[in-house]
Amino acid sequence: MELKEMDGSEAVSIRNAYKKFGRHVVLKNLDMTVMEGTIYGLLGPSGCGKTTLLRCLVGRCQLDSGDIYVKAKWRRKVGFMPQELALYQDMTIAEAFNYFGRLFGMKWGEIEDRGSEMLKLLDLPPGCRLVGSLSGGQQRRVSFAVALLHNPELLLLDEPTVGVDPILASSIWESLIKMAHVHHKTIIITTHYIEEARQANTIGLMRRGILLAEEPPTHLMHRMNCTSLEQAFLQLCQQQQTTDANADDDSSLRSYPNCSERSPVPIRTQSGWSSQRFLAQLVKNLVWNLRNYQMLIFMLMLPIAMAFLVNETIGNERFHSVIGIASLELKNGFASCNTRDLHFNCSFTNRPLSCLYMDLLREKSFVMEEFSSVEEARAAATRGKIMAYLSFAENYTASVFQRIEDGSGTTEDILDSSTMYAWVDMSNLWLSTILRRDLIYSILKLLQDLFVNCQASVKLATIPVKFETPVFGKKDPSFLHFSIPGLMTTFCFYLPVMFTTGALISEKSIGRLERSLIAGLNLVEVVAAHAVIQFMILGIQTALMLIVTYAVYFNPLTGSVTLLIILLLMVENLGMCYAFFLSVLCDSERLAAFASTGTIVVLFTVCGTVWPVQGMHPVLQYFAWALPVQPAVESYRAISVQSRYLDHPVVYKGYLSVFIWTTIIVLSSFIIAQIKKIGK
Ligand SMILES: Nc1ncnc2c1ncn2[C@@H]1O[C@H](COP(=O)(O)OP(=O)(O)OP(=O)(O)O)[C@@H](O)[C@H]1O
Repeated sequence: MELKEMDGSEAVSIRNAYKKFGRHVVLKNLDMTVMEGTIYGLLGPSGCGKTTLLRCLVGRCQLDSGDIYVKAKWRRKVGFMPQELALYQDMTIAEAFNYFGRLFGMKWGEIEDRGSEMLKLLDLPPGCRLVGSLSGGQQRRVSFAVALLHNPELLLLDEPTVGVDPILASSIWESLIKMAHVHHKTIIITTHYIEEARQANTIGLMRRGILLAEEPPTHLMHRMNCTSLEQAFLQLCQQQQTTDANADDDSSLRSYPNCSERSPVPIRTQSGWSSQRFLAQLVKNLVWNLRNYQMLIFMLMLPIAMAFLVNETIGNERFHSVIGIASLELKNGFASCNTRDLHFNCSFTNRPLSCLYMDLLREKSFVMEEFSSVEEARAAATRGKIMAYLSFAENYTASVFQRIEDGSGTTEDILDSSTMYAWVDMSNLWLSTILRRDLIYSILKLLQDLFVNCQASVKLATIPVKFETPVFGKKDPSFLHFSIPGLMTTFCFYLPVMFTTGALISEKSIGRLERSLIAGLNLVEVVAAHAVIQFMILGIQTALMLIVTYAVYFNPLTGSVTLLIILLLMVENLGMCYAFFLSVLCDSERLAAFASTGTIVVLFTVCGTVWPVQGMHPVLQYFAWALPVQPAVESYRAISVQSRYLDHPVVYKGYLSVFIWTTIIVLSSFIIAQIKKIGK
């Protein structure tokens, strides 16, 4: 329905307004008229739709049907005081004035003059006081001052007197009356306290989304033959109850109009992008970070701590595991290792070979414990005292020499007595794998030493495989070298997710973002201001992690550092965009925290940090290229240890994947923000 041309003295006019949330009808065919230079008291019980109506007026919520006319067409001509405080506790009063003043488009001088006026008018403490250090009443007055700061034509106050002492409430009403009658401002004020609205020029009594009456308070009391507004309201409610006895959501929905055409937003913002608003937001974020310097220090220290911890906890293969030795050739136990009375054909040793073998194991950090029998060692292993136990036959050393001399003619008995038997606790994959590897390599080393000393070819004691210089990487790679690409990339994704989600959701959940948006800020400016600071912090975090990983711990890095830094910054940008996505999607900090933690757990599992991607389920392997972060991990590995460049498919696929995911996430965030009307 087209709204007729308004009478010149009408500041606000609403016709046939309908609004529902889900199946809950909040506004039902509501009409409302507010004359210029008057105070309009919008009264009604909690939940009747007062705030929804004000939000529709400032364009934060759109009517499903009906028309709204607001004479003050621009946001800077409208002052809005929300029900919640919606102020930054870490700002001083003067900084709050500067921030909102700049969003309203005011000049510095104007802000200073109006700010001092507000401090006097509302009897506020000096501007250097932190908002968070003020009393509840003082904070509400600061909130009121912010709404008045830019001298708006239309003032919308959502319950300004709730929780305020009667003296302050009456001084607020005095100021309002002066503003309306002397300065010709139009004021719409919502309140639960029906009697205080006697001072308004017009009152609108609202119940269940309908205006029961709209007239001057004295007229209403006279018409209803009552001495108080409270009584008049009760009578009107009773009348509504009898005519509307069966009104419930279902019946309201049946008569609900077709919502194909929505009325345009009644108030507009000055321009798409404003450097002044962007800078105001940027300075506000900077001040917040500097005031919360403990948080800043934590953000910078966390990646260093993580990098140090990773290097100190992963990859070290000196486990100091205890190995039980049941060597029957050592008649006096380990003390027999000190005897040097053996004589063989070559001069290799005059000590038992089991002793030499134990020396080699000790070099690898293993600790030997002596047992007189295999049974005794087994009992200790079962009790968890030792990780493995080895047994050597009574004639072990002689049998080994015999076996070498006899070659293919060696008897079964000699083969058995020249074999070391090992029982290993296999319940811990890494410990047991490394132990078994070291047991094998140590016996090979023992035999090779023996062959060399006996003038035989060392090749005879070598398994017939020779590993030449590695194509890429080191000859003795550690698990850490494998994990670094996955760990670095997932950290760089997670850190911005954690910090950005927390910052944005907390702004959103206590109404501060909404208040700033109503003051004219738009979502692009919010994102840009946040991104500038985040990138500064992320840049430092990345540099610190790289320094610790490669300059302090000297992990292998053969490729281009520039390519690595660009890749990590792109991943951080992806993390930040994902955080924006979560903060528009989730309404509570808890939900966002669950979602971000859940994401990182999944990414950590599938991006090849704990196990190579080649070992994933074939279906997952097939789609691995489509997973976020995973191709970036492979790209990191290819750059850092294979010295590959952007012309290699593995490298460029990583960059491409991050770019595509960033685009998808940014677009999805803006679509969800549009649907949820977050940035409007
Ligand atoms: N975004 C939303 N999504 C779903 N329901 C909503 C939303 N906003 C408001 N409502 C519902 O609309 C109804 C009216 O809410 P509104 O905040 O407008 O009431 P109110 O009259 O301002 O109440 P109060 O005086 O307690 O602030 C309530 O039932 C509320 O739960």
